[in-house]
Amino acid sequence: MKKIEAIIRTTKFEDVKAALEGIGMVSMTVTEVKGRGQQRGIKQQWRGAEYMVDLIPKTKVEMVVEDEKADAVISTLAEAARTGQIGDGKIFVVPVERTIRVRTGEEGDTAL
Ligand SMILES: Nc1ncnc2c1ncn2[C@@H]1O[C@H](COP(=O)(O)OP(=O)(O)OP(=O)(O)O)[C@@H](O)[C@H]1O
Repeated sequence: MKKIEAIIRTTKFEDVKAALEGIGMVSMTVTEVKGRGQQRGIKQQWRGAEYMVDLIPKTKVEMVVEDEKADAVISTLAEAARTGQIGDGKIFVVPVERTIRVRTGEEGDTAL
């Protein structure tokens, strides 16, 4: 099992959710976050003065999926989140040791 953690543009979230639903992936945790990448934020102008916005609001989508579904989720997510501009985001893939469904105590893929 893999946890796919994607930090994407907030404006792309609805597209990403619809694309994932399109391949049957509906379970997710979504968090509004702030972050920065290699660009270290963005320059903005206000009343003629330039200033740096260091931490930019983003949306984090976390999904735990069966190993064999991970590649499809990653490519669907990346395609839907992409604008081609700096700041499109990152996807991290992490191995998951255990998954337990609280209601039944089931473990493993059937607990997803
Ligand atoms: N190495 C990292 N570790 C943790 N979070 C990261 C890392 N890199 C990026 N992020 C998160 O991903 C968000 C999006 O990153 P972003 O797309 O701005 O990366 P970039 O490298 O600056 O830009 P780009 O890849 O488009 O040139 C960041 O705001 C931050 O929340």
